[in-house]
Amino acid sequence: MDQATKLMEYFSLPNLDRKNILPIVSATATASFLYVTYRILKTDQEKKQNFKKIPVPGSKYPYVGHMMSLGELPGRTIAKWHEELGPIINLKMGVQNWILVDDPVLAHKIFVTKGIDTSYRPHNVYAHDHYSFGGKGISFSQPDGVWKVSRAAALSVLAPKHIENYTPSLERESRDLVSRFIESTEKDGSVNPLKHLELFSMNVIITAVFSKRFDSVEDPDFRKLDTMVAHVIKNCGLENDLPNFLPIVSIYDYFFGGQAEQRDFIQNKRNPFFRQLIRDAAAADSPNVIKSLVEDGFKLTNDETLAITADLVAAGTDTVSISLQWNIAVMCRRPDIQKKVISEIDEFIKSNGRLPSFQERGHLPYCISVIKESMRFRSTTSLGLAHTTYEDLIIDGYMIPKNSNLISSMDSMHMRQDMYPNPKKFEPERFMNNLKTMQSAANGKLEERDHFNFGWGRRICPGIYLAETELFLAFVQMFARCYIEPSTDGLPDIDSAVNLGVTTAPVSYEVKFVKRANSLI
Ligand code: HEM
Repeated sequence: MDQATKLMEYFSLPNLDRKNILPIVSATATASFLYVTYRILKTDQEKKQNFKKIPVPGSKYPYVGHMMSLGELPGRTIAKWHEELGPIINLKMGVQNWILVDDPVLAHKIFVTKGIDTSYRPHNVYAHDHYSFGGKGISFSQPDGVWKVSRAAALSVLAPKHIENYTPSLERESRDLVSRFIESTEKDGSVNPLKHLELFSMNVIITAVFSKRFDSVEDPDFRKLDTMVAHVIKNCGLENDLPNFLPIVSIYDYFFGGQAEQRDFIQNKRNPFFRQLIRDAAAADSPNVIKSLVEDGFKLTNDETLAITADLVAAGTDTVSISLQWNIAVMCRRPDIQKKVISEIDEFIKSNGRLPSFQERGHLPYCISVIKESMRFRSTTSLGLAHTTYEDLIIDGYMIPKNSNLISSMDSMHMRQDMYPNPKKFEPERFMNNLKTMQSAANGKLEERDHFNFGWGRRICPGIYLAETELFLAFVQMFARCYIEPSTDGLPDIDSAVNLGVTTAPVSYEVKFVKRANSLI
């Protein structure tokens, strides 16, 4: 949604006489104006020193800065600004200062080399005040004691040895996903993969976390949880945090606007639902994260446990399903690539009489390259998750002021000609020399990174191994059993996109999953 429209939504005060609020608003506006003026003067002083200038794109307005210039797809607008202005740019978002980087070498220096100083999360009103009980859990806590324990807990339960316990469930979910695709195509002529993919990735994560799964996209509890995930993804989107950009918004927003709705949603819908899931999981017979947390000796309060599990569900559902949505859309347009993928999968089945496990992925280099290329070609998140720093930093001759939001411009980074020759072409072959798991590439040397979708440094995604196992198993299952063909509406549109907040999805589309007559399984 356009920033101007969002702003107007925040300003709607249905039951309040606007005359009463005017003096408060005016006082806040004056204070905010003085604060912004102070920030501008301070930045000017900094410029006088001999640091390299960080370019500021031209299209900014008083007080709101670039907020109105980001457009529907901020990642793409920012990519254009990088093209014009270089690898590092500076945006003013109301009172916030954003530093965006699209050069992996510079990003590595900021997020990894200076990781101790740059692993903080900027304050997001929804994420901090409502969603995470004031900064508990993993994704939005600060890198102190709480985060260390929560992250250690997540790394422990998402470690390969734990994920391998969930392999039967992962295989079952992939099989079910493709069966639903085929059945829906046979019944209705074509299918929109979106909800089926969300059910797939949600079932994987909630089986692991709570020993629970949903049978169908019609299940009311699936719909509830799906809405909860969409709520987080939307409200944690960087550019949706209006009260933090414009302090003027926050006063009455707290009582009447977006925050009142957010608080109510978290307290009265999300929390009771998750508390019940946690109670059921503790009593379940099968292994799950809730039980592992206790068995592995993590001493967490109820709120901490809830915050961690909410993070795992939110971070692990939409990201995986959107990566697969892009993958399917692209593959539908490339029957030539489908043929090569199918031939590689069939070769494996002929020799082994079954589909490969994730551990046997080395036998399918082309499939791995297609999955990686799909994530490069269309980034799952356009701007990752922002970091911040509490210190002024000098990196590569640039002076990065403290409290800036530090953001890696994923869309732009993945389209760099110097890293990915012919970046606008979908060319899986570019990854044939880098078949490492995404997890080891992401955690290894900069030169060996394949793509940057999982973020950086101490905050790098702890779910990479699970994510790539899911992507691999769903991918081989699809092409072992189907061809993907366009629906009567034509080919999926892969040039447009929809900004969902944190993630960027393709525009809704339908395709056909046509059962392969010569399938070997
Ligand atoms: C294709 C799938 C996925 C993508 C593209 C993705 C991407 C990301 C990104 C960009 C970050 C922020 C990193 C940073 O701050 O630099 C992140 C953090 C995180 N991810 Fe993932 N993720 C995926 C799947 C998963 C899965 C399956 C899980 C677990 C179930 C997960 C759990 C988390 C958590 C808990 C964090 C917060 C880490 C922290 O703040 O310390 N993610 N992810």
